[in-house]
Amino acid sequence: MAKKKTTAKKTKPKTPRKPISFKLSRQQQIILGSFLFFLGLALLFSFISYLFTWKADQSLLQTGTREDNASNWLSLVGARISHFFVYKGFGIPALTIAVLTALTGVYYFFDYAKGALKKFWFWGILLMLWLAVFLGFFSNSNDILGGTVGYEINDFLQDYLGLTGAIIVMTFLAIIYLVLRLRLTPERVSTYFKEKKNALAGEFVSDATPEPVIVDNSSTYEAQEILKGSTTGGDETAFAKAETETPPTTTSTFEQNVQNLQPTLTKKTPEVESSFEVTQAPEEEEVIPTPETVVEVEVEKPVEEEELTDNLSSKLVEDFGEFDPTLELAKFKFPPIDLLKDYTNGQGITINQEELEENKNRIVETLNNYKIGISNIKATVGPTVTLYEIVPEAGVRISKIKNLEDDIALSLSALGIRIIAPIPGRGTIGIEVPNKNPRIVSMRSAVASKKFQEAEMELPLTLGKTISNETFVVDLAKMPHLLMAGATGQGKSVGLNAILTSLLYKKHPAEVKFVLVDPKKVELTLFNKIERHYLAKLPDTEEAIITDNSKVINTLNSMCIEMDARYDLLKNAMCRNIKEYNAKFKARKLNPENGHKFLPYIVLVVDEFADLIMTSGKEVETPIARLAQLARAIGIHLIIATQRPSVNVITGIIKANFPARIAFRVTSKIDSRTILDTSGADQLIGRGDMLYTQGNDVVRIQCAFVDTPEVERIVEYIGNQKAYPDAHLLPEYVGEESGTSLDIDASDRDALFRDAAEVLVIAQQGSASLLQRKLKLGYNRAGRIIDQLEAAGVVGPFEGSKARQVLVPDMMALDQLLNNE
Ligand SMILES: Nc1ncnc2c1ncn2[C@@H]1O[C@H](COP(=O)(O)OP(=O)(O)OP(=O)(O)O)[C@@H](O)[C@H]1O
Repeated sequence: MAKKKTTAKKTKPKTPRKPISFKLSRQQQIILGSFLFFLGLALLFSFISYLFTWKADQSLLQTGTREDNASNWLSLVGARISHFFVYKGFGIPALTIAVLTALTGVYYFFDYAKGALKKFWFWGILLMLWLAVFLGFFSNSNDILGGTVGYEINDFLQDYLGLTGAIIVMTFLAIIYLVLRLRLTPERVSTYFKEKKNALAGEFVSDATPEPVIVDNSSTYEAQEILKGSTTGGDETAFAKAETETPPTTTSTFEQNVQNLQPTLTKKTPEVESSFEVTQAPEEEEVIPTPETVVEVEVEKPVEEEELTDNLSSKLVEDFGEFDPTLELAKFKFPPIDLLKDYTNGQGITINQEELEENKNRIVETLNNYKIGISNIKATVGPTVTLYEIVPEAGVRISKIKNLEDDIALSLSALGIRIIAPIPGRGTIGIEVPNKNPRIVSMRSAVASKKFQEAEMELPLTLGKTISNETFVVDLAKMPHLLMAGATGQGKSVGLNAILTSLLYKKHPAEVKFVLVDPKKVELTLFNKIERHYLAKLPDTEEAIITDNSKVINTLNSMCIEMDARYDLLKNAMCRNIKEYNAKFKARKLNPENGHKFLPYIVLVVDEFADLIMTSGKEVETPIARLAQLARAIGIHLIIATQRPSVNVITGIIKANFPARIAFRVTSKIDSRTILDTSGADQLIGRGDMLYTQGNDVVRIQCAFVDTPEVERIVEYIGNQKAYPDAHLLPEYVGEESGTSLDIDASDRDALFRDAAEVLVIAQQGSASLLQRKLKLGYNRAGRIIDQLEAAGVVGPFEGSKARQVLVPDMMALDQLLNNE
């Protein structure tokens, strides 16, 4: 036992101090809960009985003794307390206090989250005050309707504003209450009544979903009506309800019915060979994390059975809780969604029925010209392109349709037609046709989507929306590296910003760090403002964002050192990857004394990779390839963007290690093949239209658009918050060229050479660690300066473990020495 105590004592100073907390134990909560509940109940009884007995007990209030029998149900105490709260206080509305007290008791007893309770108290007290003043209209000074407080405030209002003024003020306050507390708006009231009306009118509305609707040429009018109903007209709330209740892939009863009818319809109209379905992609539900919706979650600790093991880590966790990496910036607030602009003004996709019909007819016609019969066409309208899915008649060769790509493009007189033959897993052939009026997918809608908000991923990225208008969310940690290519002006920079923004909206500064390489110097410089929050840099460098190609080599090699160091840590901790390692560290199973620390993910973003390869070639390629091969397990992920996806830039070794690729529009089929291993990227329409592959399927996505001012607002918001003292420091890397020769040229001296000489002369001690401390240098730089000082004759030669001798006795001698050089 005694031994156990000493271990605990020894370790205490090493772990962070436990913050003082007033958290009650479960037992204390139950006791407090019961106390408050019964107190509330007692108050309720005494207040209620006071309403009937106050006159009878009046005489006992001042002079009553234990012999007197008060009529209040809680006798003399009840009468006195009630007199205070009801007569002197708030009249009948004082009952609110009793109810709120009892409710607080219930919350503590069952350990419910207390967030709602605070609201109950706040609004309850306001309501009580309002009611007291309101009842003051009807009470005299000596009755208990609104109590003394209610009466006096009412009297005060009437004295200054008159009866009419007082009524106006009270009505205004009531409206504020209804709008803020009950969220009542005229629209909601009218929607409520409309809903009621519709419910009475029948069940049609609740069945209507924006799911595929088969449109037969002969029944176009009907289908249009239905489409109108599901897009623009109709009850919005009912629409949204139907949308959330019916997953987009399930077939609605309505569609089934129509499908059953299909053969009959086709037979009826012999001049039309094919039926035509239109799918309006469902608008996704948005989850906007406004401050009100952030519900405090309090998790009740499961009651653990007592264990008799002397386990230090579980004891530490018991005493201090799990390690929280975010503690240093505990008050960090994620940027609110309002910083992003909504380019669509909340509107969904609008279907242009004419355009759909026209395109469908042309496709059918063109294929008919080549004797290709179609049994069915279905259209899915996406933000920028519409996918027409064709089921060809039996016996038609797929390659035949594929070869007609140019002919169909010609007949539709549209750019960017892409034929997917066949669509994997669907048994159909897809023809993607750009919409005449493409819609911008705003980053706001992508970030606010339920899919992204609820994504349980290590590094979630929302890239945009797919053709079926679903938000596309992927985990960078699973990719594990991303290659992006696209001709100039096709949306690469916007894509990079979308990726970085996604991470800023989901990850705390303690969890992820960026290393940004931007040879163009203008694209990523915005992120300078969050240097001390999210960026990582080499020690001794001024700017975290690397714009100089020569520095890139040092940074990449430094990341390789970091990678090796992380692998060592993982090996010592016997973990296979960073996730396991961090979980172990959080559970206090790894001792920080042994060099263990919480490891943030590091995301390296390189814009204009081609430029880098051209200037530095192998020097860059080797560390990049090493990182790409090995870094996935230890949480370093690379995102590389290039304008020129030629084979000498995206070499075989790089391609092999970047299975996830994004292609914006490129100029040639060859470029498309280089990046995606298939053509298609040359057929895109630009402005964020992209293809994404993670090794197998190619998905067409409209990249979310985030403009520079939006990114500026976000970094400004983050940059204005409390930050770490410095950017995350990467290990120092010394290039091969910097050896330790003694004939160092005076012009090559370090910028801090003179300062360093002064420090050593004043201290009369030639030690590198002194320089490190005084001038805040890294070890390597301090070592280099010492070598330079030796060459200049300021300090003596290396003497093993002893500090070097300082050869200059004072500052005057130093000045003389350096000036005479
Ligand atoms: N997702 C998008 N939605 C709508 N418009 C977009 C989108 N992405 C890009 N654009 C438009 O295209 C323009 C160019 O985009 P961006 O600057 O990202 O191109 P880029 O590929 O980075 O070009 P460069 O390689 O020359 O820097 C933007 O200013 C914007 O108007």
